[in-house]
Amino acid sequence: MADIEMEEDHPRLILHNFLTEDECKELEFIHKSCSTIGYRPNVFSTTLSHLIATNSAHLIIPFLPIRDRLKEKVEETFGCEYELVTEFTGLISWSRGASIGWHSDDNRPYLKQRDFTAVCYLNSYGKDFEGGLFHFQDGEPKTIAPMVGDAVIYTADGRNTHSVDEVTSGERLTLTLWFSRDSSHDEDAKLILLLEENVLHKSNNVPWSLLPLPASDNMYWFSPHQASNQDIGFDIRLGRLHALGFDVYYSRDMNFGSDLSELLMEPMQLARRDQLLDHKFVNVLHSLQDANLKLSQTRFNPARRFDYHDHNQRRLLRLV
Ligand SMILES: O=C(O)CCC(=O)C(=O)O
Ligand SMILES: [Fe+2]
Repeated sequence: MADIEMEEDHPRLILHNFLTEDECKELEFIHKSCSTIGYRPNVFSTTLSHLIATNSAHLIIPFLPIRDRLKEKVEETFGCEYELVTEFTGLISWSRGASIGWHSDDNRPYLKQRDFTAVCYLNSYGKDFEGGLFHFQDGEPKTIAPMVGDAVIYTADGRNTHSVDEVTSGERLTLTLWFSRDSSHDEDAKLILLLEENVLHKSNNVPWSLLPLPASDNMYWFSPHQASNQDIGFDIRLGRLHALGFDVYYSRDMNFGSDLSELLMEPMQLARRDQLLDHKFVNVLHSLQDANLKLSQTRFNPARRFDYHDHNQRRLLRLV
């Protein structure tokens, strides 16, 4: 998998095809559904704590095997088996105008616990975005063109000073992790505390206490070239439900001509192979949360176009 010998002065390694395209798509879906304003201009992020805080803790599940595989690889590569904890896991997207100058990842007093970095590329330079090349200041390799599934791992100290060129078009998406030898910086401890506060201690009497909060509407839309050529466009929440085998059903006539984002926040039910399922959901995100939980093993297929079917009393929203 590795294509270079590691230089002692600049301990780093590139791992080609570390993630499958399906894993990358699954993480991209989570990011499109859940991300929030990130740590730099034109950057959006989805951290595991953000997923818990927005009642989407179940979406942490796909991260876990990837995180463990990466930690093992970093430990094996840098000879520190069983010594590391994961300090941070997050999806980060860089849109046009985003960049970062020369830096090392432990370059602030409050970042000194970071020992190793892993960046996995979830989409590709030249296909999904332009610009956004990664450079190491010294040593080899010097420049990395992000390619879907590839990962780069390196020490977080001054031996691996690096930068990212400005993204000039499209969106560059990464899964970024930092690992620490200091077990007091284990992100799991913080996540479990958050889970306790946000999920386990919520009263069962409070209806919809686990309702996911919608992000801004444009987070759910595919860009025009990925969307259908139908007027109505393409919404990733519906795409996801469809990939899991569901259609969306409304118990009263809906005006499908109105704003789709508003429609998707209306109470609804799921239909499967023309069978209406009993459970009533508060909105489409709520149904998605449930469908994801039940079917978290189901593979994600890039979703197809959807269409309104008004033959069924204008109540069924179905993908075609
Ligand atoms: O996304 C990358 O390739 C690296 C990002 C980076 O340097 C950072 O987040 O510190
Ligand atoms: Fe960095």
